[in-house]
Amino acid sequence: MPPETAPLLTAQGVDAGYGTMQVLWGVDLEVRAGETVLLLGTNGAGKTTFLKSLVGLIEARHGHIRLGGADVTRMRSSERMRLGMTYMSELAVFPDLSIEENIRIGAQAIGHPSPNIDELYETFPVLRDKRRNPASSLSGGQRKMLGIAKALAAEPRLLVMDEPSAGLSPLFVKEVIRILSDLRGRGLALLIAEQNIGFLEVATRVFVLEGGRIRFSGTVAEMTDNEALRRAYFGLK
Ligand SMILES: Nc1ncnc2c1ncn2[C@@H]1O[C@H](COP(=O)(O)OP(=O)(O)OP(=O)(O)O)[C@@H](O)[C@H]1O
Repeated sequence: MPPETAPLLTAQGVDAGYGTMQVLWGVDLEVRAGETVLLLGTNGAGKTTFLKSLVGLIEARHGHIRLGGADVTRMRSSERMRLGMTYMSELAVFPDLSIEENIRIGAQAIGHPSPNIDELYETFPVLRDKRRNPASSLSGGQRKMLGIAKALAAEPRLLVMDEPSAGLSPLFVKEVIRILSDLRGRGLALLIAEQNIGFLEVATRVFVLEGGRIRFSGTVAEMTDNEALRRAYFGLK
């Protein structure tokens, strides 16, 4: 397969869970370079569990995860980050540290001594104005921006995001979608777990997870053509 079409990330037959409870059952998913993949699923479908197994916060019990050609299934989270996969979760920000310190920590995660903070401030001007303030002084939406900026400081090839819309007003959700669309335009691959179908706007491909299994994968157009999914996710007949 030529390098430009080879997947950046491949998950094959991933099983994962907690203690005796199995949550994921043979999950397959691919993200190609520069692609924006949306992982949809209702509460408890296993989205967070799957993202955590991809980035190495929990171990896949079976199956394989490959990143840029390397088998990372048994690698630590920090090694996967060095290979270009960064995870942004709800807990991404340290509230007691300043905004700039948070961004620098994002870069240190890959041993990068001098992140291009000015470029990040161009994308998130609100963070420049408040750069010396503690992260706890930011609003929920601004904190989300900081979480994204901190993740980007690690200069990922693939940014994995868990529910970036959680807790945000519709206006801020639109702003996050605008920023993600801008990042996509710059060639960054994105994998976004969401329940908010507004994110279909930026998606090139969609996977739907239900009960820990992939129920659908295809383009946005294919998803909207599927009557059962249309009913489940758009509330349409
Ligand atoms: N740390 C944990 N220990 C035990 N069970 C867990 C743990 N985290 C999640 N689970 C269970 O695993 C299942 C999948 O949860 P998960 O958080 O992956 O789903 P999700 O699709 O991300 O849901 P949501 O959209 O509500 O965040 C649920 O039944 C949940 O109760």
